[in-house]
Amino acid sequence: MLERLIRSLEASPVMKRGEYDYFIHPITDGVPLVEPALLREVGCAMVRVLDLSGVDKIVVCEAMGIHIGVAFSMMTDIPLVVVRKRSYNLPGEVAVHQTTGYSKGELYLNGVSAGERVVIIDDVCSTGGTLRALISALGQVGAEIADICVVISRGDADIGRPLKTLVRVDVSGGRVRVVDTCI
Ligand SMILES: O=P(O)(O)OC[C@H]1O[C@H](OP(=O)(O)OP(=O)(O)O)[C@H](O)[C@@H]1O
Ligand code: HPA
Repeated sequence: MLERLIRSLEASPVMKRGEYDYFIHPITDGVPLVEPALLREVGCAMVRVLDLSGVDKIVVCEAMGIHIGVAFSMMTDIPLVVVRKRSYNLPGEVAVHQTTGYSKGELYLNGVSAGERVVIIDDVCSTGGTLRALISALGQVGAEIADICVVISRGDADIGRPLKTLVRVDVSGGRVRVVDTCI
């Protein structure tokens, strides 16, 4: 059922960000454009894969978790929390450090309370730095993480918890190859 995702990933251009081989794809970058059918394919696959029992909130990270999170929230009717890269200084806001393969920054979590059950979804897991930061922030507020799913994994990052992935890719020689799919 992931034909559009697989086909489009294997056609992705790869560019250098420093030493990092960065693939460019509609789901991970929003460019050149996001086809509704691709977004639906990804959303439907996530609905099939994720454990949503008793889940209060969906947690995504700015920026490239947002379009996936919106699609998923509209399909499941579960509210969406966007972890931002700037502070709002609201009471209870939690700040954590994020490191990726090509960037460093701060993430700010608002809108999740102790005891709430959440799922985390994101576009990519590469070094795992972003997911580890989100897990840490949710731990600090006392939320329960029911499940975690990314659209694409590259590499074998350890995030300290089980991670569900729609497609696993290898990025080498200037190309993206899909090596595994979950459904
Ligand atoms: O596993 P990692 O090494 O952490 O990489 C994955 C993260 O990298 C990208 O986010 P980025 O912070 O580049 O921002 P963007 O979503 O605004 O593109 C992507 O959206 C993931 O959240
Ligand atoms: O190679 C990538 N492409 C798009 N987004 C990403 N986030 C981490 N790595 C990548």
